[in-house]
Amino acid sequence: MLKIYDTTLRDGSQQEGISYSTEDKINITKQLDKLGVNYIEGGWPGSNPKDIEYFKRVQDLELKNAKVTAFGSTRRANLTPHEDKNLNAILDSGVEVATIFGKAWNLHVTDALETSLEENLRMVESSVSYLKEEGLEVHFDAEHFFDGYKADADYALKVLQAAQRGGADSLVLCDTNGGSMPFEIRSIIKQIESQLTTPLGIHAHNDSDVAVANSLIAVESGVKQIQGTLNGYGERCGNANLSSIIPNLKLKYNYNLEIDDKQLKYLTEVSRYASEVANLTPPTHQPYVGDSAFAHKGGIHVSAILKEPETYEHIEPELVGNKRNVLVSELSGKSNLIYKAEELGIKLNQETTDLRQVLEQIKELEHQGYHFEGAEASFELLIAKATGTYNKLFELEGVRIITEKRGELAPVSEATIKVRIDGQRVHTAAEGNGPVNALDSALRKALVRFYPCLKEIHLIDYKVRVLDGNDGTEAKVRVLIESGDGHNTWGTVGASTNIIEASWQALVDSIEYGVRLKKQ
Ligand SMILES: CC(=O)SCCNC(=O)CCNC(=O)[C@H](O)C(C)(C)COP(=O)(O)OP(=O)(O)OC[C@H]1O[C@@H](n2cnc3c(N)ncnc32)[C@H](O)[C@@H]1OP(=O)(O)O
Ligand SMILES: CC(=O)C(=O)O
Repeated sequence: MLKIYDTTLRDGSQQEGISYSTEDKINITKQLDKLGVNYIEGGWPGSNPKDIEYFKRVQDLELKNAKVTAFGSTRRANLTPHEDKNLNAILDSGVEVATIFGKAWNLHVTDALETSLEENLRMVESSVSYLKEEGLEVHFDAEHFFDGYKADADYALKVLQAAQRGGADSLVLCDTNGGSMPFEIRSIIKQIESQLTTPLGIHAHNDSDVAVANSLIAVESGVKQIQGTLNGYGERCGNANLSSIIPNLKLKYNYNLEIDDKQLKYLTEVSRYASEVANLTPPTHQPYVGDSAFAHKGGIHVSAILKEPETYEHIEPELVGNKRNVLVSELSGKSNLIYKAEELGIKLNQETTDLRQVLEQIKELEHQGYHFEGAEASFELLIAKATGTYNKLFELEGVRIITEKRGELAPVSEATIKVRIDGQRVHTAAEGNGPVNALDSALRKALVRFYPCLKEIHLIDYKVRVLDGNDGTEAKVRVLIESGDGHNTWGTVGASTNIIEASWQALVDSIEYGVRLKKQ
């Protein structure tokens, strides 16, 4: 049985930009336990008060699958382990499992620790045995093991043997600088494994973009514990990405993990949770768990997956809790339209709907600057128009917007609008902090009496992108609007050389879609 060791909360938090609160760490611990990893490295109690608090609070959790481990270093040179603050902080943290790292590269011993090679071996052995004597399960992270082995194989091996003599439960080979290649990992593990009796582990960093490959080849070479982080978070270029390693081990190698098929379906949710809590956008192109991992854009691909998903998907997305996504764009064929329409609950009758014409219209609109990938509501309205299920909410008679700037005061905008609804003429005006805001307010004011559900619909996001910057202020712009009603969100698009016109198109689509949704 392979053991999955997660260090998102310790090494993952060494990533630039990540700072989990204690509450975040507790919540991620629950998620990781749900996923079924074997170990959760919660932090370094000798480092900071947040981690000390975490280890206090985590004792109240009733974890079903994972053991929480506390991280730290070997004792300082020339101290006894009993005198070492860091080792005692691990004991005080109340954990049953500790992971301590020690130097396995002679350069680090002489230049970073500034001690002798012999003293480092004593530090490793005595630190491990101190924690073992206190009844802990102890994992030894051999920091820089592979670089150390390349510099002085005999010494790097002696470090592992010192940890083994101390009673370590596993010896974790670390590619700390992330510079090793898979062939080196395989070759070095093969050279050392027969000289050790303690189970081996791997802890790879991603500086050469091969941390996942290095972890897998280490498993092929016999290691039993795999360390990594959700989404590959970690110092510099990150750690080995468990969001890829776990499904690779289970689905490709068919290795025996304690994570069962049901738990594997939590992978996408747990991975995205770690991003949300870190306040980072979940990486869309991530294998297995990314939004784009099973997104199909090319018409040829969509046509084939409709017949047989295996043609363009290496696994069923549901196995890892992800889902297929079909995109509509200028690269679409009619298969994209059929799939997307069905997803939106519209059954397209190919005899009555001219799909070719809809497709050509989409391609022409994309050529003009529209972009339907992030504007599914505009796409649905387009289909509604093609299938005769579109209801126009109002006729525009005219709209005028004035923006006034006086001296150093903030500008004020005012929009007046005339529309016809059910034969009635409505004339309203509204102010806003900008022309689009004024336009939005005036249009809503005119319509809300006829469509009261508009009170619940609001703008969430408004994005403008200049499409051909070389044209300066004459450039064409694309406006993408995201709207919501508290339950659903939807995206709409407009494009024009006039930003107000582009905004108007996206606004009208947003309102028409929102009202349509409420009527369903
Ligand atoms: C490869 C890894 O990811 S290892 C983990 C790296 N993570 C972190 O460093 C995050 C947490 N770190 C911290 O909070 C702080 O660095 C602390 C509390 C651990 C230490 O802080 P300080 O005592 O102020 O020391 P500082 O960080 O400046 O230097 C590290 C010291 O640890 C020593 N050290 C480094 N590795 C080891 C080791 N394996 N065993 C013993 N001592 C070590 C260094 O030689 C240095 O000693 P010095 O102070 O005598 O020069
Ligand atoms: C221990 C650790 O985090 C490393 O060697 O990278």
